[in-house]
Amino acid sequence: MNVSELVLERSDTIPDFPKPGIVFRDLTPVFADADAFAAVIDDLAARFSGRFDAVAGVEARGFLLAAALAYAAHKPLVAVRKGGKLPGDVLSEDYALEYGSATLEIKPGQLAAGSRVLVLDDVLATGGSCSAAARLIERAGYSVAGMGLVLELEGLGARDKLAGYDVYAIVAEPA
Ligand SMILES: O=P(O)(O)OC[C@H]1O[C@H](OP(=O)(O)OP(=O)(O)O)[C@H](O)[C@@H]1O
Ligand SMILES: Nc1ncnc2[nH]cnc12
Repeated sequence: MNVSELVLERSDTIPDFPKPGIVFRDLTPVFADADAFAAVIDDLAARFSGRFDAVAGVEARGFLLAAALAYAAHKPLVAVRKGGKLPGDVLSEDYALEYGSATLEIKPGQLAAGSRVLVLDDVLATGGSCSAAARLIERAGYSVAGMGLVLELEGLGARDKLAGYDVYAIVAEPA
């Protein structure tokens, strides 16, 4: 099986989670399969090879991808955390997602100015999380090298919100 087939084969679909009307795509079984997880990390690393100086993981599921890819590529890792979790000076961005709203935060000054940062997350839905992460990276004085996702839910407006960025999803399917 290729990486897209592995993702489709292993992922789960849960209707009405976390709220009625939301069809939740659960990728934790992909992470729980060593071959599928390795294929995902290798695919993202190859797609963006030579184009990034650091990776940023979006809390919480993006952390899993970012940590593995940072290690594999031997690049620094920046945590894009949910609001209120980071101590000291932080940059903060509010955003909306498919089932609510939230805040993401980043600690500035952790990377060299102008670093090319690859944003990683598991699912792209409305694009609110990736767009807020990109705003934080740019406000911190870095550039966005691209955005790497495992699964894109099409038709929720993410591509419009992220116009101008190099957005790559291993699998895309209708929301
Ligand atoms: O494109 P969007 O509409 O922003 O949706 C995608 C985001 O939603 C999910 O995270 P969630 O905020 O549910 O947090 P979690 O990873 O902590 O469960 C997912 O992991 C992405 O981060
Ligand atoms: N439908 C969905 N499934 C999984 N993660 C999501 N994040 C936002 N919408 C989602």
